[in-house]
Amino acid sequence: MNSEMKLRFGRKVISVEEARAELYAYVMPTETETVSLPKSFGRRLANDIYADHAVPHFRRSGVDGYAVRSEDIATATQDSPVVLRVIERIPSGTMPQLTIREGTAARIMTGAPVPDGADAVVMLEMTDSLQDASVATGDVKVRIKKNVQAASNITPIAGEVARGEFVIAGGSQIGPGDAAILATFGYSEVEVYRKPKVAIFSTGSELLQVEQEMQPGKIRNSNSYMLAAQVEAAGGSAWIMPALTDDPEEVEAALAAVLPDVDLILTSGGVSVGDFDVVVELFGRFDGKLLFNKVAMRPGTPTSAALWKGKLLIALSGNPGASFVGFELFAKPIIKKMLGSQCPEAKASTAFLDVTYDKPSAYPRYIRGTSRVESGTIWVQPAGIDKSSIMVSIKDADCLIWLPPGGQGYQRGDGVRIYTTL
Ligand SMILES: Nc1nc2c(c(=O)[nH]1)N[C@H]1C(S)=C(S)[C@@H](COP(=O)(O)OP(=O)(O)OC[C@H]3O[C@@H](n4cnc5c(N)ncnc54)[C@H](O)[C@@H]3O)O[C@H]1N2
Ligand code: MOO
Ligand SMILES: [Mg+2]
Repeated sequence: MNSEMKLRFGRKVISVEEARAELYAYVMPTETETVSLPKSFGRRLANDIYADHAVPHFRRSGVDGYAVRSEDIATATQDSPVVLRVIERIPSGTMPQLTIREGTAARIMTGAPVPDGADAVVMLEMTDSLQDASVATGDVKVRIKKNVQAASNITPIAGEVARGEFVIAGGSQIGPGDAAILATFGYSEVEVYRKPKVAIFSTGSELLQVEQEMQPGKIRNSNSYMLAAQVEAAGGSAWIMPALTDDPEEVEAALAAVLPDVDLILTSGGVSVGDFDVVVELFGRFDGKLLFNKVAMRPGTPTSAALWKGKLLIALSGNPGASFVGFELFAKPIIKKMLGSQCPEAKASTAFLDVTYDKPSAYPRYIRGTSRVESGTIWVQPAGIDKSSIMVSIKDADCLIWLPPGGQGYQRGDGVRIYTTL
């Protein structure tokens, strides 16, 4: 066997986990860049974020009402209210000027600082104003009709977060809650990881460009666009390259030319045992390091990967279903790791099979699945026909149904593991 035949037929199969570990060994986070806060949504934070002030940084009223000394109103009931003198009105955003002493209260708004001396706030609904309480001076009185415990309706200083506390981990994807925290601590600009640039090459002399007229025996290149959408969803920046014909020299030259400018190369097609499977030929002639060329999984068994001039190259099967699954299992976690993610792999949950699936497999299966939730339970079934050549049902997949190898197939109602792909 010459070296190319060895690659084509003499493949060593490794597990999905081993294949990922091979890839992870070469993943470096991208550099960071600074963007405005609104532009940071969905990006990944470059640094850990610590609170540079307490939240709240003043004793905060949780209601509109009256700041009081709880001991003054200990006996207050509907039938036997306690009357207090109102010495001040405290809108949110202003500091109280006076201290609450025995027999006095301050009218206070939600979110306003509680004045010194007060240890509780009584809701407005539990009071009656005896005069117009909008007059902050003079002999304004309030009738308190309910006693409240000390500390009621007051969030203490640092009740949410203490000064110096760790609040968001670097590598987190910036969601609505993170945006609120970043705004709270004054981050009008945010340091995030640069989006990894991912070049996408589809191979195959049968491929037409999207805008081309259909021709006998040809198909339009759909994988490049599917993969580009997956890259962008994972947080990367997709570079769709012109599709390559089954000419190994052309493929080698095109990939080598783009390598210096990208963080990752994805190819689709040409990894099986066919006469024109050019990516196999490339791996037989290039000066890079082949990491693996067969993975114990279906679909996508011939998925391969290499390290070439310091960059990772993931060669996905051309079958659309296998390309989609291979991306989710290998390329997506790599892109997320480049973005500093601490947990780059898809979230696993348990679901029940909605249909009988009686195709046992020598390798673990990752079936494109459609899930639904009924009374808090997740039910899954294959999205359309479960063949890796099927393209049209990928749009219905929101998870991968993992089925272990061997067995006699699976019955409706069997518990299975699923990995979320959305
Ligand atoms: N004798 C064997 N034949 C095959 C085997 C095998 O073990 N022995 N494995 C099968 C499996 S499994 C897969 S997966 C495919 C892998 O094929 P390749 O990665 O070499 O991909 P191609 O041959 O280039 O294409 C396969 C299929 O996908 C279509 N395709 C390719 N690129 C695109 C694209 N950009 N957009 C849309 N569709 C695309 C292509 O036209 C073919 O129909 O090999 C099996 N064969
Ligand atoms: O490895 Mo293939 O993707 O099963 O059809
Ligand atoms: Mg092929």
